Amino acid sequence: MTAWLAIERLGLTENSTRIIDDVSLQFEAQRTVVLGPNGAGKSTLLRLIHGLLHPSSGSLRWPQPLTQAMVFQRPVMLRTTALANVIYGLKLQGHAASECDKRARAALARVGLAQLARRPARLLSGGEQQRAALARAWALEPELLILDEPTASLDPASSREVERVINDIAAAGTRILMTTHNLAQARRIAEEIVFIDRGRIVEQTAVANFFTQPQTEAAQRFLQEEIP
Ligand SMILES: Nc1ncnc2c1ncn2[C@@H]1O[C@H](COP(=O)(O)OP(=O)(O)OP(=O)(O)O)[C@@H](O)[C@H]1O
Repeated sequence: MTAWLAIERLGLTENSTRIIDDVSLQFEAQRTVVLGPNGAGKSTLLRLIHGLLHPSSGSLRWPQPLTQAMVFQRPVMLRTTALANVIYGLKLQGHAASECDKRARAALARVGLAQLARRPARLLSGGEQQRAALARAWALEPELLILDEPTASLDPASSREVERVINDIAAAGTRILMTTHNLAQARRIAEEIVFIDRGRIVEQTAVANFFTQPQTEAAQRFLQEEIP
């Protein structure tokens, strides 16, 4: 497999704190989940990859530039309908109005929100808003979807619905890079786990091996603490 992203000696320092510390990584898997304790630097790493933050040192090398979308823990919905929220992103991409409408409706249908397309987005439940955010991202047909704790504020049933949508997006061919504190979810979604602690990459392992035979003491400790 060839890497779709190679990170070399990436660093980010803010107020003289080293948040990302000399990170080198090759991303080859289609579905990667970044795990690690609170404050490890997971969100920061994802933001650097998405280009929302600029590194203090090191580089990100994309052998082929990939179109990307990012979904956050709490979606920011515009004060309009769910449909108009999805159309907005498509319009920015320069599609004709009729094409925007068609693609937005199809995306909402794929996440199970066809019936709620005309509902003001901010009146949707948390789980529905997150699915609307996924529809908004999916409609753009990104080659890489980055998700930062997409189910952290949701109840178990809504979490599973969002997870189903993430799996559908992956099955349609989009690369997935996400963080979660839900280890069962990480196990269901990931092909590969990147384990990060204090801004450093500790382990990058195929999912089955990570949960059964973590290579490092830090990962073993993390799993012991997180799994009841
Ligand atoms: N702009 C900033 N200035 C200073 N420190 C920051 C800044 N942004 C993040 N940090 C710190 O960097 C560390 C990593 O933060 P980050 O949000 O990436 O961690 P995380 O692994 O996503 O954590 P969590 O699981 O709690 O969401 C934290 O200690 C955070 O307080």
